[in-house]
Amino acid sequence: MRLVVDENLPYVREFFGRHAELQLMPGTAITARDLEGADGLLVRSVTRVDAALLQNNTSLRFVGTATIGTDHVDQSCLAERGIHFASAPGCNADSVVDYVISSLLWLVAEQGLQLRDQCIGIVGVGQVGGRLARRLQAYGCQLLLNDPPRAVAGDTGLVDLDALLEAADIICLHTPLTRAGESSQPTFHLFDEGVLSRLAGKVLLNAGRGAVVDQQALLRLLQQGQAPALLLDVFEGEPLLDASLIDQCLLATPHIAGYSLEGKSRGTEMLYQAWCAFTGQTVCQSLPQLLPAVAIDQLHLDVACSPEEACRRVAHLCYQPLMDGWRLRQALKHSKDSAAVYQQLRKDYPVRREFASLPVKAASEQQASALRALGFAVTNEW
Ligand SMILES: NC(=O)c1ccc[n+]([C@@H]2O[C@H](COP(=O)([O-])OP(=O)(O)OC[C@H]3O[C@@H](n4cnc5c(N)ncnc54)[C@H](O)[C@@H]3O)[C@@H](O)[C@H]2O)c1
Ligand SMILES: O=C(O)[C@H](O)[C@H](O)COP(=O)(O)O
Repeated sequence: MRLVVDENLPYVREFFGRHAELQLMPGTAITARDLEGADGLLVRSVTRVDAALLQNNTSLRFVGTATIGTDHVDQSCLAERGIHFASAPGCNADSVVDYVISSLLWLVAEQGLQLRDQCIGIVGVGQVGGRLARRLQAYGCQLLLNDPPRAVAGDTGLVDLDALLEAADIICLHTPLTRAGESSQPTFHLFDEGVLSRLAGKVLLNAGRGAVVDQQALLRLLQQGQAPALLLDVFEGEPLLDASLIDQCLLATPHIAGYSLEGKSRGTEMLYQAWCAFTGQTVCQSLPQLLPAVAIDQLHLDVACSPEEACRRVAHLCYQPLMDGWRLRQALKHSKDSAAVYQQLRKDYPVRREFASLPVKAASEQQASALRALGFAVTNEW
């Protein structure tokens, strides 16, 4: 059996090597020709899987994407051709939540505020938004949650978008990208000029998909000084980036919120499990056997800092999003080819581990409970 695989899937040889012949290549370079005679295709979000890619292919039986988002895959086209499809729901959700918490702890400290005192609106309360809500709620933040599809399905504790926009200090976007015809609540340009113009003085963080925000409208509002403060991990039109937008963000990163080692590797593992189930093979590899030990064995905190200070220090030791923002700005200063910059930074992304991988010993019960709430592996007995 032959699988065509995006080379940016960690541990793909370890998982699939003994089950199939692998043809590794850059995800952006995969063509219909490469798929001739292949049994399976494993991609990330940068490969558009549609009628043009599948053309007259008669050999493909399985397509998998090692990502949460599936907007790059034409699933009805796969279904029409009887090709099995698998994605990796939730694989990097904790990585995105770590990214959001680390970014917000930085932001509020810059503003002389406390995260605990903020009212945070979460739009899209699925794997990412739901886990973010659980951590922030345990930490003590006031939350407003918006998710119309879940409201229709009977979930409680949700508010409408108007109420959220009105009251939240910080708005975090975690919806999929859907268009009219695909969903009764499409998210394409959900944050259009009308919505964005209500956000002046607030903070907007988008770690969902770029086109949920109307980027041209956002640029117009920035010009008028009427835009929210921006923390953006995703952009409309990726891989192309608008350097002027990036310059005006408090934090801009090249779609790496989900790029923890655990998050990316879980995506490969989930596809491996789906492939084994599809082909009737036995699962004989698992991620804990492959992941390296964390570089820090145990972190001991000093007694003399507040719970929020402790959380900020530990979060930024584990992962500092400002470094990703700095790398993007530096690279764009030296190159006009924003797509190449975007692709290179993501390809060479440094190893980053999730909060939960870091054992921390707190100096007080208050520190311990704050750290635990935000997702760290606290080793104290309290
Ligand atoms: N930046 C990154 O690195 C990164 C990483 C992972 C996922 N993502 C993106 O984040 C999205 C969400 O991930 P997830 O794992 O939480 O997905 P999910 O499917 O578990 O949850 C998405 C939630 O959004 C809700 N939703 C749909 N339409 C909505 C609307 N119009 N308004 C409000 N809510 C709406 C859904 O009902 C669902 O509860 C993914 O689809 C992906 O595009 C980005
Ligand atoms: O949807 C996802 O899982 C994320 O957006 C993921 O991090 C995208 O990474 P990519 O496939 O673009 O490497």
